[in-house]
Amino acid sequence: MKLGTPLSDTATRVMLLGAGELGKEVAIELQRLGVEVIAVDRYPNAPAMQVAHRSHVVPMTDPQVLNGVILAEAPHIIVPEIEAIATDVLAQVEAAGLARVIPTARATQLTMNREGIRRLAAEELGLPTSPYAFVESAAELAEAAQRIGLPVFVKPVMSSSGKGQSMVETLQAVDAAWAYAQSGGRVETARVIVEGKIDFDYEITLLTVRSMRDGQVVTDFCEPIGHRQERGDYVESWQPQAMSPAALARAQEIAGKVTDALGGLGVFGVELFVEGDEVWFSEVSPRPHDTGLVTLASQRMSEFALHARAILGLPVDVSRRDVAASAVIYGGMEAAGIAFEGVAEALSVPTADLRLFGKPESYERRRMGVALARGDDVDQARARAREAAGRVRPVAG
Ligand SMILES: Nc1ncnc2c1ncn2[C@@H]1O[C@H](COP(=O)(O)OP(=O)(O)OP(=O)(O)O)[C@@H](O)[C@H]1O
Ligand SMILES: NCC(=O)N[C@@H]1O[C@H](COP(=O)([O-])[O-])[C@@H](O)[C@H]1O
Ligand SMILES: [Mg+2]
Repeated sequence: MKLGTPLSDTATRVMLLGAGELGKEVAIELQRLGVEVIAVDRYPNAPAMQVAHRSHVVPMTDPQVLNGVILAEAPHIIVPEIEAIATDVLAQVEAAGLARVIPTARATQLTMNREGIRRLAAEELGLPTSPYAFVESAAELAEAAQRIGLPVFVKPVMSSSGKGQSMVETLQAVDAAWAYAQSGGRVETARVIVEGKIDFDYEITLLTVRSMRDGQVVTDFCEPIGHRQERGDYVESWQPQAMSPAALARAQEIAGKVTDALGGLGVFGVELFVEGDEVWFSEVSPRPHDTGLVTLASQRMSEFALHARAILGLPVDVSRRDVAASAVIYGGMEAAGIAFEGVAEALSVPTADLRLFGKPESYERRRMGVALARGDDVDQARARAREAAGRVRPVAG
């Protein structure tokens, strides 16, 4: 693939649909290759907008508005960065040959809704998953929870980062879980997935990259990333996660099947639960994954560099260089234009590095930054990343 000069007739234009912290790093990697970057999101001054050539603030779930922005900018490549997009528009754009959609329009349609990807994985591909049901009322939820067996996880079919998600341990908690799911989705829909709880030893993200090598699409697996979640949102991650050879082989087999079925080029974050040598598929992001922020410190090419290269048809190297960890920095308050104290102290932790995303508004549980650190082993890297994150103190501006 030929790369042009940004802001000229030869420009290679990439449009990011979603301009959060993950898109910001992808935008930086694209900028380094001289790609013209257009960032789109629902609010102004989103992280990736701050490093893009241009940006647009639009409701990306509105098909007409989204179509209008795409036609006006005529990007060569469209890179969905969040789930909440009018994906039918992407399918039309792809079918008309107007732009390439990453990884494919169908993949974004299947993964924007938990029902699409779950039915593909469990029913078409026959992969092991938690037992599940889709329900549309509190009464149906109670019935499904009893049938599957408590505890169950309840999630809006369209949501991410744990929004609207809760674990139901008693039937008394069903109504609250239903109400919470209704409030937390990224898109208006009453549909909810109910999942039986998998008692895993640990969970991983297996970053899986589909890229071009010698004219062929090849699949590479990054080393497994371990992570810890609270309330459905990741709080720390590390690479590598130690796994038995059998579990790793199974994880790669499952990730290979899912990503082959989704197709296209780019990074996928395949989320898996592991108990002993047994592996369950949970879900997949057809894009870089939040837990993969650790690769900014651990790999020769971060997941963002890998995504940028892969989508441009360029070769990738998924090798790990260091043992590293990431720890999330939350806003801890509702305020606009917050400030961060303790940055020097945080960066005094050996090997520590920071990403402060520059989100214009903070909420209590909004991810505003991340601390990264390396170590001789995972325990040391985790301790350092946690220490560095803890030293950063968000304060009202
Ligand atoms: N069926 C389950 N059994 C056990 N744990 C689960 C189950 N479903 C979810 N969890 C826990 O909750 C976490 C978040 O779930 P999930 O990945 O489905 O939510 P999400 O909103 O898509 O989050 P993200 O967008 O950050 O990936 C999982 O990583 C896991 O720790
Ligand atoms: N698990 C998916 C994920 O982490 N997505 C990342 O969070 C942003 C939204 O953050 P916000 O809710 O703070 O606007 C998204 O734009 C993406 O970068
Ligand atoms: Mg997840």
